[in-house]
Formats: sequence, structure tokens, C-alpha cells
Amino acid sequence: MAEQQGGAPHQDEAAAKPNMIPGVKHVVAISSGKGGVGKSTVSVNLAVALALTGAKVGLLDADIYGPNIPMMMGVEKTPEQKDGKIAPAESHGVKLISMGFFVPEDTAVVWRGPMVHTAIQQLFRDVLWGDLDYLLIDLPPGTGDAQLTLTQLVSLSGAVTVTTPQEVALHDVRKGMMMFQKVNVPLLGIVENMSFFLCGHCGERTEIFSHGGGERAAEKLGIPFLGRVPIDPAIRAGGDTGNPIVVAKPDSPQAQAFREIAAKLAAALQTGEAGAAKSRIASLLDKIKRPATGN
Ligand SMILES: Nc1ncnc2c1ncn2[C@@H]1O[C@H](COP(=O)(O)OP(=O)(O)OP(=O)(O)O)[C@@H](O)[C@H]1O
Repeated sequence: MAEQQGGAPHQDEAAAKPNMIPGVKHVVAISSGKGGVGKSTVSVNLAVALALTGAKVGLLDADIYGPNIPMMMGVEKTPEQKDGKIAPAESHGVKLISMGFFVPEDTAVVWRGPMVHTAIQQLFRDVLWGDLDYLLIDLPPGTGDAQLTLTQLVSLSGAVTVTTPQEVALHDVRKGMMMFQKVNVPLLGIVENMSFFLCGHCGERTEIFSHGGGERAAEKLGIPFLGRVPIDPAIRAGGDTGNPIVVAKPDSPQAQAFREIAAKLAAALQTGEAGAAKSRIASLLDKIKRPATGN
């Protein structure tokens, strides 16, 4: 990817590739095969952990069926409009837009395919994201309209999948990963959430949802395992109060787990970039070496 100073994609490049968001360097989808595995919790903590490294980070809550990122980030105010565009909210150093801002609370929304398409398109096109190093997208669970729309509308740097460790959740992971593979979205890795519970009183470790499934799935699929996060009341409380654990308890092992996963994700994106640059150079060299055929 050609870059201007500061790392954002060049405006010309963005114009040439209409699916790129001008000024946004990496767009990463955070997905899950099924609901309730902690995808939003992981999205929020990774976004804030990346912002704490000094990166410019945006978070797009595309979970049209249960947009709870504003609550998890402690944002109540609806974003302002400027010249027909939407200025994202900002919290814990992260720019934030959610479908939840535009849908009245406690309203059940029935989204048909084209509506999903239009809504997600607007969140990309009409939001003043500015220059970002990372735009994380919290997808709805599963492999439906929103996921496919997204892969059509925006050039994704890759997808991360969140799962719990048990076999039934992993079955859905494989399905989700296959969808991304089919549409040529690089698989950046698997995060295993709710991996184990450490008793606060006796320190005993209990593996509520079985053991090691995320890592085994990563191995089988040949994609990176980004790390595991324990099940912990402080992580849940961080979500409920709008204070993600990486800021609420930065010295805790749970926060450390999220920071390590964020670092691995950043490294995977850089490797992807280096890999793409290498293959561009290799193909250039190949062209230079190959004698002209005259036609
Ligand atoms: N590691 C964890 N420890 C304790 N609670 C957690 C953990 N991860 C998530 N939770 C809690 O589990 C619930 C579901 O998490 P979350 O909303 O992040 O899941 P989700 O996969 O995004 O769900 P959905 O896609 O169905 O909306 C929340 O109450 C959240 O606080």
C-alpha cells in the first residue's frame, strides 16, 4: 500500500480504489460465528489498547441487531452533524460511530438486506473519520447481509474472529472464516475469550467452556492465534460502566492480555503490508528480468 507521511493511504490511491476510506490505513473486521462470545468487549478493549500506544483509532459498531458499543465506551451523546456529514463521538481516545446512535433505544428493528447495505454504506461514506491508523468494525455475529455488504463496500485489511473455547462455538468459527476466505479477506487471527476463570478467593483455575479450542482451530485453519482472555467480573463491569478494563484496571492481567492481543494484531497488519510490498517488488523484478517478447 502506497503511503503518505504519517502512514495514511494517499488520497490518489483511495480515489483509484473506491473501496478504500481516504485517510484510513487499516480497516479490520472483528467477527464471531455466534452471538454472546464477547466480540464487542474484545473490539472495545482492542481499540482502546491500540489508542493507548499512540495510534489513531476509530471504532465502527456495525452490529445493527444489538449495537452496544456506545454503552461499553461510556458515550451517551448522539454525534453532531457538520455540513451533511457526521462527526464521530470520541471516548477513551477512540473515534466512535454506532448504529445505536441512529436507532431509538428499545426499538426492535427489522432490517432487510438492502437496508443493511444502505445503513452500513452511510457509516463509511458520511462519517468524518479523518486520518486513522486503524478502523475496527464490530460486526453482527454470523455470516449474514451485514458481513457480505461490508466486504463489498470497503477494502478490508483483514478479519479477526472472536470465539469461546468449546467445540460448538468453533464450528461457527470455521464457517465464518470460510466466508472471509471466499471473498479474499485476509484472516488475521483468532481471539479466544472467556478461556478460563481464576477464582478471586482461592486462585483455582476453572475452564468453564472447555480448553484450548481457539488455538486448535487457529492451527487447523493455518491462521495466527492472537491470544486468550479470561472470563472475569471486572471485564463485564468495564463493559457495563463504559470503562473498558484496559483503562479501568490497566495493571491487571486481563488488561495485559488485551494489550498483547492488540500488539499481535498491529504486528500482523504490518507483516501483511510487508508481504504485499514484497510481492509487488517480486512481480516488478520478475517483469524487469523477463525479456520483452515484442508483442
Ligand atoms: N472475558 C469476559 N469476562 C466477563 N464477561 C465478559 C467477557 N467477555 C464478554 N463478557 C460479557 O458478556 C456479555 C456479552 O459480551 P459482548 O456483548 O461483548 O458479546 P458479543 O459477542 O458482542 O455479543 P453479540 O454479538 O451477541 O451482541 C457482556 O455482558 C460482556 O460484558
